[in-house]
Amino acid sequence: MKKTQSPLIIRPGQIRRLNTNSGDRTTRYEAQKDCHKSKNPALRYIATAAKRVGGVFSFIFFRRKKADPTSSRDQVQSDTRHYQAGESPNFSSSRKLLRSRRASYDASPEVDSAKSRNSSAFEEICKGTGNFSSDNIIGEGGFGIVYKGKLNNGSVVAVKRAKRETHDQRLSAEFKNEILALSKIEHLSLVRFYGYLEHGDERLIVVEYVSNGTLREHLDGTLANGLEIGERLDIAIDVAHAITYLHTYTDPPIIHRDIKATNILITEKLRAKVADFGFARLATEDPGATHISTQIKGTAGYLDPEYLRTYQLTETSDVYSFGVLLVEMMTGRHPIESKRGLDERITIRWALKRLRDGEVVVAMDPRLRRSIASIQAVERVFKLARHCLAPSRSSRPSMRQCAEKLWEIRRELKENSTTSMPSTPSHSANAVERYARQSRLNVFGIEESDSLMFVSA
Ligand SMILES: Nc1ncnc2c1ncn2[C@@H]1O[C@H](COP(=O)(O)OP(=O)(O)OP(=O)(O)O)[C@@H](O)[C@H]1O
Repeated sequence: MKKTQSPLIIRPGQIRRLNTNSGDRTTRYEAQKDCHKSKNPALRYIATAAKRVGGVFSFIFFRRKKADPTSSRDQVQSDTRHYQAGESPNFSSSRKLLRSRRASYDASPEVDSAKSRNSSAFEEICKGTGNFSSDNIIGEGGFGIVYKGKLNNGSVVAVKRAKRETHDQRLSAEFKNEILALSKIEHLSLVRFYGYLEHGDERLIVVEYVSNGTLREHLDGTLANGLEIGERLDIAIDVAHAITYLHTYTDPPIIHRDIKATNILITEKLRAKVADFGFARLATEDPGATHISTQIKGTAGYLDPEYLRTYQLTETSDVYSFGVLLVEMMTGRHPIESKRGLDERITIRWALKRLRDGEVVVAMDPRLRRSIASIQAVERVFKLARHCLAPSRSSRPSMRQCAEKLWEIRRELKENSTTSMPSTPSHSANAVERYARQSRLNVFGIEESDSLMFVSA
């Protein structure tokens, strides 16, 4: 089991609310100006702020040993300090703990030094991102803009800055969900959480920076030249391990709820780290309960139809999304291809029909090299995906079983690759059709020479 660190809880000071009630540019500018102002010593800022009414300052920061951004797979021991403002409406499970720790900590002399750290952390983030300079923007999602930055200890980080319009109560709770979920995890294939800062209307999440883009970008070939089948399997294994960890080893279990290719970040070594717990929700702590009821969250194309129908969320909803992801990784297509004909629009339907008809090679990503070994691997992954996508939740495998199956497929691919002949490219669409006709009978009953082809995009 994961070893959890006890957080230190500090009651927040109340601070001046920035003039940031709207989401316009002026508001942003005010907030940025404040970055400069807060170069003042932290305590001065907090002390002034505490006298005023309005905004809430909240900061959760996980002090870790200096992280080496190049060796992100190292286990990091965390000297966790946790500063939390007010009650967290969604965190009923942690409330008792928070309250008792707060009571014993409120009057502590450590409060002053912690406040000092809070403020200097904001300053650190401002400095590390060049005051949220547009040069440091690395992406944008539903939550807001993402900046690349550097902490004082040298760690390269991604700073997610919430959009103004997301600052209503509902999204604020969602934001806190992300924090709580992130703060509980520590796994090599999960994006590491460094801290959270709430400053007036500013909400920032600081996570490990993962340098090599998203899985979707790699599948699209916008970064590098796409991924080979073995690399795709390694990535799928990493994702399966990460989700297994969330489902099995965190307490209470975490259901990710938004597994998709843009949430899989890729390292320089082409391994995966699962990101974005904005939609994550802690699973029920009641061991007797089999599901939690909740609002529908997630991304179109990846959503478990059972979850959509019943509003009941279980780990098997992640398994379903993982099935969609597997098909996406093997076909290279988006889960929904709105520009294609009706029969190809929903990628999982199209791909699983190809599987049924013995035409796996037709559904294979055109970028993938064709060989007996690779076609066999894709077929086996499709079969696993079909299992994950089973309409009945009870028929779906666990994420651990998915990981084991993928290991097996990876091992066989390696063994078969060493025994089969090298692939040669063919860009002929006729060749694909010819192959498809043959493979319809039996995809593995083909002559070795028939299997040696590429298909152009
Ligand atoms: N930890 C990170 N390291 C490097 N780049 C990141 C990191 N997190 C996010 N990004 C970049 O920022 C982009 C936006 O990320 P974000 O998580 O905000 O949204 P998303 O997952 O793409 O979309 P949505 O908000 O709809 O889920 C990502 O596509 C990625 O390019």
